[in-house]
Amino acid sequence: MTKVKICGLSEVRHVKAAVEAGADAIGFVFAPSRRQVTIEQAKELAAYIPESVLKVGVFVNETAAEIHKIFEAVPLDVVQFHGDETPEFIQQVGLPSIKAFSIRNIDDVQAASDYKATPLFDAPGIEYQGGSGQTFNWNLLMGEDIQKQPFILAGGLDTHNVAEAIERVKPTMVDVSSGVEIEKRKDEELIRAFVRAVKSKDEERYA
Ligand SMILES: O=C(O)c1ccccc1NCC(=O)[C@H](O)[C@H](O)COP(=O)(O)O
Repeated sequence: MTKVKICGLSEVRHVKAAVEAGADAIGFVFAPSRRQVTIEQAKELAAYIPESVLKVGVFVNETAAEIHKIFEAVPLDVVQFHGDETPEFIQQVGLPSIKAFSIRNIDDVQAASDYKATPLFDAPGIEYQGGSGQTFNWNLLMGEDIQKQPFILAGGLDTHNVAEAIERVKPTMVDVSSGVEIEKRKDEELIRAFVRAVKSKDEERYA
């Protein structure tokens, strides 16, 4: 079954909506962004997330010391490295990891093979390193080497295109941020609709 990550949450009502809808992972952005949360906010939000749902901390070129400080303060499960972090740096941090790749061409996709972290393929950032709401050329992910490993598809997904994305790209997990926002704010009904769209696509695929 395709897992779902809802990213960039900063309000309790949106966390509750994601959990109740059946999201598998929730992302908190600690990097500079209009979606950035403080340690205190993340701690409060994490209290509404059951253990069965992964809590992911999103960082961009952050120091290992700061990441560890935040992991000690907030009960996070996974680090999402969304900058220019090297394989060596991620190994040095030593926490369960997702590594984001901005996809412009096949070389960007192949860069993932240098890393042990789960790859997240995203569109290049615009204002920030992620969360641009843009899609990229999904055909770049259809190679055999990518398809045989777990990977996350992000970038411009929404309730209208996620079924097609699952059908064509077959990711292990889909990740959404802008696609569940209205006027740059998360929307509970869009969060529910996105998770529903993923689940109904899976029901069709595995019927
Ligand atoms: O969401 C942000 O503001 C952000 C800022 C800096 C680094 C990463 C960021 N988001 C990471 C994500 O996991 C997003 O969900 C992913 O980039 C997809 O975003 P979208 O295209 O908006 O669905």
